[in-house]
Amino acid sequence: MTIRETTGESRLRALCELAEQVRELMDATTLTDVPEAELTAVTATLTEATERLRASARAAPQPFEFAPDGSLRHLGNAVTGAANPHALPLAVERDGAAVRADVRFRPLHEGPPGSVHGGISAMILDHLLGQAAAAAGFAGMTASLTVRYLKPVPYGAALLATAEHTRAEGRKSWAEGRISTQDGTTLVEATGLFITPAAWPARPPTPPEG
Ligand SMILES: CCCCCCCCCC(=O)SCCNC(=O)CCNC(=O)[C@H](O)C(C)(C)COP(=O)(O)OP(=O)(O)OC[C@H]1O[C@@H](n2cnc3c(N)ncnc32)[C@H](O)[C@@H]1OP(=O)(O)O
Repeated sequence: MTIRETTGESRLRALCELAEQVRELMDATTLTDVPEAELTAVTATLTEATERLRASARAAPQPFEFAPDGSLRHLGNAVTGAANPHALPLAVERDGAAVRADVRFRPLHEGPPGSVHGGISAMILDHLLGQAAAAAGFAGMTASLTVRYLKPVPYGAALLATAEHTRAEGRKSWAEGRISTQDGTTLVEATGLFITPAAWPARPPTPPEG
């Protein structure tokens, strides 16, 4: 039996393909060296494309939703959302209360010449630490994030980002994480405090430690 895909899923896939093309466009824009007349011509083409997309617009990006396989996804997220051109997008894998993601920054992310902007690294770590807290049952908002920049982060190289939940106290929980090279050299590390807002639904009770 063939199960037909919903129109919604098919459209979302098209939206993610558009977002990926926009990422390619951003990369190309960052690195292009074509003559001025070509820059002007491309700008005109993009202005027209932008107007076509604005012909019908939402008030906010794609929300949290359940995918057809039952998993929770947030396609509009600035770090992980495949429908958000700003996102790398990071594919976060969970292992208990730890999370990991392969990361490859692009020239687009340059801060100091030849390496990644510190705010971009902080954003990735903020998200990953938050997901580690959530994976441990303590989903919350970032209350504080302390980042230590140990070595410049290169773009273009295959890197690894990891994080784990470390402890919890009432609505507060802590996580730590790092961005490292494939051979295990830590480039940036961070610790974060995440607080579950009182208004959020109560989490299920956590088993006692020990
Ligand atoms: C499932 C998917 C997972 C996705 C992961 C996403 C990760 C990415 C996360 C983000 O980027 S979140 C966006 C950035 N963060 C924010 O916008 C947070 C803005 N701030 C707030 O919403 C509130 O200030 C916050 C929820 C953090 C705390 O508000 P509350 O009203 O709950 O705090 P309250 O005043 O009741 O204080 C509770 C406790 O936390 C402490 N606290 C509050 N804010 C703090 C702070 N900023 N730093 C340190 N401690 C803080 C406070 O002292 C107190 O400690 P005690 O219980 O020990 O007395």
